[in-house]
Parts: sequence; structure tokens; C-alpha cells
Amino acid sequence: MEKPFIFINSAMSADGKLSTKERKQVRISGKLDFERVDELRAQADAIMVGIGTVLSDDPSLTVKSQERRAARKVAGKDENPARIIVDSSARTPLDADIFKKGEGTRIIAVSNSAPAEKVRKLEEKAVVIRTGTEKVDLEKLVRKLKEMGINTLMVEGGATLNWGMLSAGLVDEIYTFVGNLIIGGKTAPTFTDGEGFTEAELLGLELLSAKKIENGILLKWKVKKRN
Ligand SMILES: NC(=O)c1ccc[n+]([C@@H]2O[C@H](COP(=O)([O-])OP(=O)(O)OC[C@H]3O[C@@H](n4cnc5c(N)ncnc54)[C@H](O)[C@@H]3O)[C@@H](O)[C@H]2O)c1
Ligand SMILES: Nc1nc(=O)c(N)c(NC[C@H](O)[C@H](O)[C@H](O)COP(=O)(O)O)[nH]1
Repeated sequence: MEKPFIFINSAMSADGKLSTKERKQVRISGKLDFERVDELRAQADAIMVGIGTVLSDDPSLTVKSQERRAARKVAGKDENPARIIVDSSARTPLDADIFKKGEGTRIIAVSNSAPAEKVRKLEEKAVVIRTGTEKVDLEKLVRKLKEMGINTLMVEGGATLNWGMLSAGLVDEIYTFVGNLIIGGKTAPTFTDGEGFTEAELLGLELLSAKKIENGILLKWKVKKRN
């Protein structure tokens, strides 16, 4: 299948959580790790998050460094990569930060069951892509993104979207930054939620590198292809 190169970047606690049981964002990364994330954003053609992340964190998903934005301009690109929200029911608030901050394309991926009136309003602010009946069809979505010229796609969570992309076999590499804290709570989002694999379905990884950054560790993984 023709698809972009797809990698996930997430920061998790030492016990594998992405945020608290109230789905409140916590600072897991230190300054250097946020710099690394900014560099990854600047190199990507698009950044994708799930609607759960938009509703809980309201991220802007912009490139933070002025130098990196300027370098993108010199290379003939928009200051920010395309920002994509996977949002089956078109719940993205019309005043979400991704619409307010920075230049660049916004893409909202909805399913065919998303309410028409809300989709029309989103179309005034973003490119809307419809796939799937009840839930966005991630495979069709990434194929469409490739056709639109997106060759490198950075997925920044959250837990449910990570599962959707991994279980569909769409992810090439993963960066997990493991920070020096414990969050706990069986309902707190983990790196991968969703329904989970059976023993026969487990996804294998190859460790590409491990590096200490401040008080945490950055792991880079390659996802093994299933036969
Ligand atoms: N630490 C980090 O690096 C990091 C990064 C991002 C988010 N987070 C945290 O993760 C939490 C949000 O995660 P979440 O799991 O609630 O939401 P999410 O961001 O993973 O979004 C999930 C939504 O994506 C949509 N979706 C549509 N089609 C899908 C498909 N085919 N497969 C999967 N999802 C599909 C669904 O509407 C689903 O509700 C927040 O608490 C946020 O703070 C942490
Ligand atoms: N890399 C990273 N380290 C963390 O410690 C942490 N809490 C997140 N969390 C991801 C977060 O949920 C947001 O989605 C975006 O990182 C916000 O992006 P903006 O700054 O608004 O562009 N990500």
C-alpha cells in the first residue's frame, strides 16, 4: 500500500501512562525533550492527533522555534506542518487552538456518520476528509494523505489513536520518552489503549536506540512487519 512514512511520538511516565486518570496533561518531558519533539515536528509533513487529545489538551501543534519555522519557509513549505485531527463524529470545537495559531493546512478526518451541519462549519476552517461508516478508516485516510503529498506523518497520540494506527499495521517507527514519574490509575491513558492484542497478535519491535535525556530515557523502536 502507498502510504506516508508514519511514526508515533509519545511521552509516558515510568509506569507507561500518557496522562492522569482525569485525562489531565502532565509535564513528562523536560526542556530538551520538548526541543527534540519540536525538531521532529519541523521535519514532518503533517502532525496527527485524536479528538480525545484535542478535547483534553487543546494543543496548537505548531512548530515552536522561530528558526525552525524560518527554515521551513526557506525550503518552500508552510511554517507549520499540516495539522490533522482524527475525529469520527466531527466534535472538534470551532475555536480549537489549531485553528487560532500559526499558518498551515488543517485537516479534519471524519466518518460518514458525522453530523452534516457541523462538518459544513469545519469545512470553512479546514480540509475535511470523509472515510469509514461510524469510525474513520485509518488505512484509507493515510492513503489519501499520501496522495495529497504527505510523505512523513508524525502521530502525537493519544492512547486510542496510537492503538488504531498500530493495530492497523500503519506505523513504521515509535519514539517513547519515558519520564521520571509514576502516574498510576487503571483508567489513566497508557501509550496504547484500545481493545489490545491477543497473544497470537502481539506486535514485535526492534530497538533502534536508547538515550538518556535529562532525567528520562528516549527509546526509538522500529515496528516489525507482520507476515
Ligand atoms: N504524553 C503524551 O505524549 C500524550 C500525547 C497525546 C495525548 N496524550 C493524552 O492522551 C489522552 C487522550 O487520549 P485518548 O485515548 O482519550 O484520545 P485520542 O487522542 O487517542 O483520540 C481518540 C479518538 O480518535 C478517534 N478515532 C477515530 N477513528 C479512529 C480509529 N480508527 N482508531 C482510533 N481512534 C479513532 C475517536 O473519535 C477516538 O475517540 C489525553 O489525556 C492526553 O493528555 C498524551
Ligand atoms: N512530548 C510530550 N511530552 C510531555 O510531557 C507531554 N505531556 C506531551 N503531551 C502531548 C500533549 O498532549 C499535546 O498534545 C501537545 O504536546 C501539545 O502541543 P502544543 O504545545 O499545544 O503545540 N508530549
